Amino acid sequence: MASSPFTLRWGVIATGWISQQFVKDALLDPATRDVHDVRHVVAAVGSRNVESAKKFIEVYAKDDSSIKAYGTYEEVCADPDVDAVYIGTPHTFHYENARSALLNGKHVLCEKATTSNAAELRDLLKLAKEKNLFFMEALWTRFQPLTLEIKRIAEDGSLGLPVVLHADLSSDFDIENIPKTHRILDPRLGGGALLDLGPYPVAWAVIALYEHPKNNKARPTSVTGSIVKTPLTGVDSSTSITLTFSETLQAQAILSCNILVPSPTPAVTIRYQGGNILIHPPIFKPPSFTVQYFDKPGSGNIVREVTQKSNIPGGGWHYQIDEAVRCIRDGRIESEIWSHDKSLLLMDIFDAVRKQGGYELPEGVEKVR
Ligand SMILES: NC(=O)C1=CN([C@@H]2O[C@H](COP(=O)(O)OP(=O)(O)OC[C@H]3O[C@@H](n4cnc5c(N)ncnc54)[C@H](OP(=O)(O)O)[C@@H]3O)[C@@H](O)[C@H]2O)C=CC1
Ligand SMILES: O=C1OC[C@@H](O)[C@H](O)[C@H]1O
Repeated sequence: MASSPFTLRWGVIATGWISQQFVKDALLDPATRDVHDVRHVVAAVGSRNVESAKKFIEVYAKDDSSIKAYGTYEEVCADPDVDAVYIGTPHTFHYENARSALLNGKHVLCEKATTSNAAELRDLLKLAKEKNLFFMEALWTRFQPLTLEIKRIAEDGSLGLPVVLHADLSSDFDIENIPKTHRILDPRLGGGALLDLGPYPVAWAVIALYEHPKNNKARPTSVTGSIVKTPLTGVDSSTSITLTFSETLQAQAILSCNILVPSPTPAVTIRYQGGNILIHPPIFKPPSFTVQYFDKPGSGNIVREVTQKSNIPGGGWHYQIDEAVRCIRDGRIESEIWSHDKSLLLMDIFDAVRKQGGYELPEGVEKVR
């Protein structure tokens, strides 16, 4: 007889959009995705306003009376019935929320961008190691079955080595008509395209280039960035990044994100010696991808095209939640799939691009520098 699933008790910090998606997916029956070894329980929800926490439980957790509603985030972190904390606040609060969770002995799954800067993340990772606690950035795209399939094809040798990757994530946030206090516009909340949308194009560069077996996790040899700032609040409305991998691969990633217009189709193109992989938007949860094979390396003459579509239950965030729980069950402090070095690479890239683009967060926002 199969053993019973390992059950983890989550505490949820914040009741905004992404926390709602997190709870819906965490409470989805794992059997719908053929998962039988782990199970998720929501033990507590914290909001700046206890009424929001109660309403959240009513709407997203069937008003389950066993779930505690708190009017502060600190109470979630201190609750002895919570094993791990999920952080769904705006980027610039992640550091203090994650630190509070770790100091209270809780494992952490933290939304992207993990922190305001790389120094904050290094500080958190040091603390997690000292306390032997699990910490992971919620880079959900990396765990989706379609991504795993793209990675399998990209590394099976049939396309040869990667040469150039283009990736974009953009969306019209109607910035002229939303409040300047909206998290996408407010510099105190780390507003702008880079920290909100940038993690995804950079993640595709990590998946296809940084993780490529020939690259073997060599960091890019150069990172260049350029920023257009909106006069509305000074956050970046449009950003481009070039990453060069010349130590092991001879490859480049050309990445972009903006908060003005939608992404093109395909939104990721990975060009190999022997063909292309085209990934359709949105790149955080691609609905499909197409592989084009050339008759011979470098010819550009497409002789075969294969398209695969995604068909997953729920919202697709549950795959990363399952991974976090498996790691915690197995006593690991990081996931091998989206490991600490990758989150750090992202934050180092964002720091470099913000510096080159002249986008400074307001005084006091970065808690560690
Ligand atoms: N992985 C993914 O697919 C996605 C990830 N994200 C990430 O999640 C985070 C939150 O985004 P999202 O849920 O869309 O944002 P929302 O604005 O919908 O929610 C953020 C929540 O954070 C809390 N909060 C605490 N302090 C503040 C503050 N000063 N201003 C505003 N909210 C505050 C609030 O919860 P309360 O009132 O309960 O305290 C609020 O509801 C971001 O870091 C973003 O990058 C966002 C969307 C998708
Ligand atoms: O993670 C995200 O993915 C979808 C976007 O619309 C959102 O702003 C971002 O935070």
